[in-house]
Amino acid sequence: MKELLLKRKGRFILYVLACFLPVVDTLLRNFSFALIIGSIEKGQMDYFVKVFALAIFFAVLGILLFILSRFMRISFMRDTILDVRIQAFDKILKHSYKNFSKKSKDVYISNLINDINVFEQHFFHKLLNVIYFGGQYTASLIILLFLDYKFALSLFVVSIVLFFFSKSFEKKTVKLQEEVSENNEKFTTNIANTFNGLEILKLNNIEDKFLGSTLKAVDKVERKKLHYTVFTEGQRNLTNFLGFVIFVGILIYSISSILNGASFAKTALMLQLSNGCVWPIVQLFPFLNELRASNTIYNKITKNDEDTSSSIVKEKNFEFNSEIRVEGLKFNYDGKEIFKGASFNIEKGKKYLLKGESGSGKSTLIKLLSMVVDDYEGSITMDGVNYREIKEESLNNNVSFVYQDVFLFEDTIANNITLFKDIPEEKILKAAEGAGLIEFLNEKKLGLQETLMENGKNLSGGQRQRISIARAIVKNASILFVDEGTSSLNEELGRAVEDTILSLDSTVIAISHRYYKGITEKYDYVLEVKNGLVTQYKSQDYFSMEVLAL
Ligand SMILES: Nc1ncnc2c1ncn2[C@@H]1O[C@H](COP(=O)(O)OP(=O)(O)OP(=O)(O)O)[C@@H](O)[C@H]1O
Repeated sequence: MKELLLKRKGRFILYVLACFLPVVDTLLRNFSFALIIGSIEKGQMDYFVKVFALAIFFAVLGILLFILSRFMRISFMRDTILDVRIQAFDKILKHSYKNFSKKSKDVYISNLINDINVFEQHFFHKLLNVIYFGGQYTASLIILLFLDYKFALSLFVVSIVLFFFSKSFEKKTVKLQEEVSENNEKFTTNIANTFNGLEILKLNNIEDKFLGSTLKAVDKVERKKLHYTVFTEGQRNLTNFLGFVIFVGILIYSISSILNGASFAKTALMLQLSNGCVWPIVQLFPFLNELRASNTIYNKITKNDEDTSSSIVKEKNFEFNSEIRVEGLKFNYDGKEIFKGASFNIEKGKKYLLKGESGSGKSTLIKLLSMVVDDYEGSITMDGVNYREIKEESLNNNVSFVYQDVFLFEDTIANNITLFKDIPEEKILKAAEGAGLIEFLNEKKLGLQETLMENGKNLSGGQRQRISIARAIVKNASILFVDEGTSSLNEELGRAVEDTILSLDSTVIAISHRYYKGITEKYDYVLEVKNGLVTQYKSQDYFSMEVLAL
């Protein structure tokens, strides 16, 4: 938080000064009041008129100071909030894919929308109040020190007691604010799930069931917000009550001072200044707790929380000229064993088909080989280099993926193939040709420059898959991972796409439940995943075995 505020040091100082201007206004009003009481005590009309004129001047000055304060604060607040938005967005984009995929994307959306809005609405309001009340307290206490130092010191001691009293609420305030944030995340995920599955909900007439669970999530968020508000307001009311008790004490002290001969004007000024000490300090502490809660939210949405505890430094570049060797691979999801010592090799340029029952670990194996998960035991080496030492960015530059669901951008076909990289049109066309997209492009008036609709709504399943294959070709991907790349296509399209994949120079590691006679046999090897182990077969052997088994 400090770095954020001090990023624009000069403007932050200006902001703090701006928060002090209302303190000057309050002090001027205190003096006006004391002077008016003094003039009444004096009983001279001339003096009273002068004092009254001065009080009006101070009142007008106060309004001007308020307007000036607002102008001085506004641009700093706007730019700082913008920084928070950029930092929060940047944090998400900088996540490695592995860490990004640990949470639902809706949680990130909630952080970007709900948490930033909460921060935006609360942070500067609290900061302004903390500076204003802190300033008023300090200024009043210093003046009181000159007027009656014993009295000022006693007030100081009382404020320290109040500080520790208020501090006891800090943890709970921070925790409640975190709970509001967590429930906002759950609510956003719930809403997103409902919308994602709206088609199926409607077709099966089960919207009401989901409406019920959404309403429950809304109820929970609202309850948490209420809990937070009741707690912070309760805290404020309790400290206000203590403030009232202290003020009664001050009032008794003031009356006894007047009875002992102190002037009305001085007593009025001291009373006003004590007021300026007690009430601000009473207000300040709850605000301070809420400011800390805002700080926690700021850290949550902007600070990098990736686990960097691994002692292995990733400094090697991806270089794949010969083979990937997997030895004694063990992996589990929260104790559920998926691999228990699998060993096999992947040769450069060969095509591998992963086979195995549903849930046997085929997709997990692709995740391990593409570094999406790396908390495995055993060893994976690429041309002798430990996989864990290879920079993720370097690997990502050399591999490509074809999934059942292809994400397409609302942009030109060219940008969807190059993924926004600067690649000559000639090369893009060659990739499109390799992926069997030429016929599709010829139908488009603008060819490669034709814009796709949101997530390629205007494309068929086969066309979408071909675009993802064109991505792999244009990237010159050394390894192509395919997870059910043809399962959503009809037989004819599936055959064509599979054939295209198998004709690439890349090493292919694919999962497919489909068997295309005359095409599937083109895989060099089958890796069968069974009982936590991987067995490698030459594809002809594997398929002849399957035929025999039938
Ligand atoms: N992120 C995860 N957290 C916990 N368990 C998981 C996770 N991903 C997969 N699993 C479990 O690990 C096992 C292997 O899953 P995986 O997706 O690798 O299987 P698969 O062979 O690809 O299955 P299918 O052919 O049905 O797609 C399954 O039992 C699955 O439930």
